[in-house]
Amino acid sequence: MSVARSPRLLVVGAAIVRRTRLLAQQRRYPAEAAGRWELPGGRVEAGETEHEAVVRECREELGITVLPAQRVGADVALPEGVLRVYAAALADPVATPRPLEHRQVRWVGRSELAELDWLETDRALVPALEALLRE
Ligand SMILES: Nc1nc2c([nH]c(=O)n2[C@H]2C[C@H](O)[C@@H](COP(=O)(O)OP(=O)(O)OP(=O)(O)O)O2)c(=O)[nH]1
Repeated sequence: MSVARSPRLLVVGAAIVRRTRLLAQQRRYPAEAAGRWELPGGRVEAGETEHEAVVRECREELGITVLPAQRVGADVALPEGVLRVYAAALADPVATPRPLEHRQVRWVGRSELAELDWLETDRALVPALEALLRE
């Protein structure tokens, strides 16, 4: 019998939307993920809330401040935990996100979302991300 328990690893992702586009970033490591696209984010650290982790990761990875909001889609299973995505807006709407840890960042329109070479995990989120851009 399986027993529900809290995931060992909680990774938060940010679905940052500006007007009609979503920010995606391209990984440069590890080798098997290099060149593939993901959402900004990372592990929630001890003592911080999920929203705080979203804000911290976006500062570290993109040099921007975001305002996290509602959940997007369902949790997606990772090998050792889950990926949980929150919608987010730029605190400064004219700020320019910079790829401080990634190969590049890109603002993606709704019709381009499905074509992007997402990490396997993130592909499951594409319908929810499309819906977010429709709102
Ligand atoms: N940030 C992020 N991680 C994702 C996504 N999809 C996905 O499978 N992951 C996985 C990759 C990693 O196994 C894990 C967290 O990756 P990470 O590299 O961003 O986390 P981190 O900053 O806390 O860790 P690290 O780079 O210091 O190793 O979640 C996504 O959209 N965004």
